[in-house]
Amino acid sequence: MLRFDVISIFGEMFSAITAQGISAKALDKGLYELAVWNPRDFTHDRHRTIDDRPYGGGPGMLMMYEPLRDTFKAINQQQPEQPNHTIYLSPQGQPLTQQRVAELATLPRITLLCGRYEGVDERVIENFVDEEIAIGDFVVSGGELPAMMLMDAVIRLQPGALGHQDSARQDSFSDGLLDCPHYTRPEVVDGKAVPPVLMSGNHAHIAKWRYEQQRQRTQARRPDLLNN
Ligand SMILES: Nc1nonc1C(=O)N1CCN(Cc2ccccn2)CC1
Repeated sequence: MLRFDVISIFGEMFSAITAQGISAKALDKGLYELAVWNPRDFTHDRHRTIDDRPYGGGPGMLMMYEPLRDTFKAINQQQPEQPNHTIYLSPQGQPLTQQRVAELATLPRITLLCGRYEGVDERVIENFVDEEIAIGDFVVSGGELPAMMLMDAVIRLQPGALGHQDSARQDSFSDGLLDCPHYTRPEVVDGKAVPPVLMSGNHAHIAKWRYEQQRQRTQARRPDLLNN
């Protein structure tokens, strides 16, 4: 079973994936397990300090090294026989792709470091992080939502996570093309009709039309994807 260890000072946020939807059902089915670790539990001062000002000056605060080091040590004492892969979510990371998600989905264990403030002491990354990943070229308030997006994408690929219907659809994405248009009842609404081919019952024609739509959309909206 896939195990996630998450380091975050806002662990309650992760109910967003454990309480509802495919990721909640997958948890209930035992397709993955999740442990959230708060670095504040690895501090020794009265104020449970985990951040401090940056050397050299500059705005904001950084997450300090020692509470994170001690959190990693506690995590790695769990199931030491299981190889662990530690990912730091940050704008400085490699952009996440479905191909990378598929590779991550084969790992038995993933640790996710969720930064807050202006990031973490660089020595944490040097000593404990295997891979930095960005979910996009924009900045959010912390690593928790990026971590949940990565986890959701990985969980969906666990065998048994998607019903047959969805998993078939999942395959249509794995060909690296954008999705085709989709329609449902009514057949005509506000003067707009469903493309006749979809009403034809001719499955070969429908499959051909859908693939052609995927290629046209990808060419028009994301030609960069066609070079892969
Ligand atoms: N884009 C993203 N893809 O993954 N994470 C993000 C993202 O925006 N964030 C917000 C800032 N956090 C803290 C931080 C600040 C500066 C340098 C490093 N870390 C990390 C997570």
